Amino acid sequence: MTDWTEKYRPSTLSAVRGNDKARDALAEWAKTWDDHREAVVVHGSPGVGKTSAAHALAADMGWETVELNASDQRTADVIERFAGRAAKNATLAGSMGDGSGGRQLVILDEADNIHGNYDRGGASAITRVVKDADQPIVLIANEYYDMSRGLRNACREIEFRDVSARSIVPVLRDICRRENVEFDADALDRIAEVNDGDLRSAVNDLQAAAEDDRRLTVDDVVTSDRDRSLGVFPFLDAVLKEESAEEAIQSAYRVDETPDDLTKWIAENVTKVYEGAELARAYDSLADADRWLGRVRASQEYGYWRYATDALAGGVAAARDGSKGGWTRFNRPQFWPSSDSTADEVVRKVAERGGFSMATARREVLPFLAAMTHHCKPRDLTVAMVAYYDLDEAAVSFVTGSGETTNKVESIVADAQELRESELEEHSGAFGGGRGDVSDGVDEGRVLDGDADDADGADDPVDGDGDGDGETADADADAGADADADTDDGQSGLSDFM
Ligand SMILES: Nc1ncnc2c1ncn2[C@@H]1O[C@H](COP(=O)(O)OP(=O)(O)OP(=O)(O)O)[C@@H](O)[C@H]1O
Repeated sequence: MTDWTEKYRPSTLSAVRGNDKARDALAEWAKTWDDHREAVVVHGSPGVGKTSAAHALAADMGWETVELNASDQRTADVIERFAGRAAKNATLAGSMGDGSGGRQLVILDEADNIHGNYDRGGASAITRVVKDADQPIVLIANEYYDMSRGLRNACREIEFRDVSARSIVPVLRDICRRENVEFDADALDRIAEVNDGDLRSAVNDLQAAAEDDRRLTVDDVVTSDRDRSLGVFPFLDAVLKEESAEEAIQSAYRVDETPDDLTKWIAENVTKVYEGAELARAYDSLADADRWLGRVRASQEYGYWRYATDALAGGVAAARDGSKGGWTRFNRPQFWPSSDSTADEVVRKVAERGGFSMATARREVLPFLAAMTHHCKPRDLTVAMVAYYDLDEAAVSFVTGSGETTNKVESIVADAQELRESELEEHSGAFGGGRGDVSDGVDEGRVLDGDADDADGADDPVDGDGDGDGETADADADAGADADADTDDGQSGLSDFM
């Protein structure tokens, strides 16, 4: 099944809808690039066509493109390789005389995730490279103000606004015609309204509703709408203003966020809507949710998420006096301190190794790693994780909550290093799959199975002596491995939660 958002991705700027001014500004930026040689930041909400516009622009200009995604290591060196002098020469040599001027458009996705911490030279080095680039660079960001001030100042700014329902309808109509889908005009209006602002999700909804029967009525849209996932902002409106406790719980299950993150979203925004006694009651429910989340972290019993969801959605909705109206500017909660270089480094490694986007690594993978290796327990699992992601002491401390300089953390990093070396020799992954024996029943690709035998062979500080000297006798190691294998039994894999 072809994804319609890919099939109908605009191939020329004139097909990018709903942001005419921004589109013209981008074309103007490109045409005059030789005169100003500035980079440009294109920013706006997800699904409004930023990435498509950058590629379409390159096609219109006859430029080659190179895209550096968030999971690539985007250090100053790497950017320089594509945007510096060498890049220009290489490209010129390859495409002289083709009318493109030998240009290569460098597209830096998720530019709001470049803090520069994983580059030894820091953010200023990236800013300098962007400033002095010998090739045009488009930086793409959702949150313009999450970019460093230096980087913002070094670039021209173009904002892509949410695509209005009015501009979404013609795009949907065009796709229907090309797909031979008959449609009621009301059905397209409804899809456009529901997805106001986000063209990508409108196209996805159209495909979900129309692909099978090739005749689209309002009823199809209403039905498919029921299964849709809910954005976090409509969810906040639902819980804090409109819905009953029961409805709010159902809505919570439709949001693609963990209960941890939903709790943070509500805690961040509840004071904007509630006051007085209802606010106090809402905080009681949030505290309740937090206690359940603490139990999840301590016990790794994810069934408790249900109670956390009941409290954060049902409890908070029930705390409200009547329903509320009006529009509220909700704030995004702080998930990690953005200046924390350890957090950035861990997120980058998880994204790179796991093949996730930085956002997924931060919001969805890291909380699981943290919960599953809380205070470095189970130890084997922690060693396997550290080996897999190649983490240092600071990173282990950040993920597990254990003190960075403790013997425990140091010995885990040492064991992980040994595990990596032995796995390298065997040419197999350290973190799942590398072991011949899959008797613990977890055999999926990306699993946290702990690799108990190997990890324990290095030393066996079950009692926590933590000397990490790796001198333990084999007999001990085997005994420890058996014991640990029992402890690990039934340990779920990461993929079980995603
Ligand atoms: N303005 C638009 N005009 C036409 N199609 C669009 C537009 N915006 C989005 N689309 C459709 O949505 C898809 C995704 O758009 P795109 O990836 O360019 O969005 P984006 O703003 O870069 O999102 P993100 O920030 O999530 O990367 C496109 O392939 C296209 O099918």
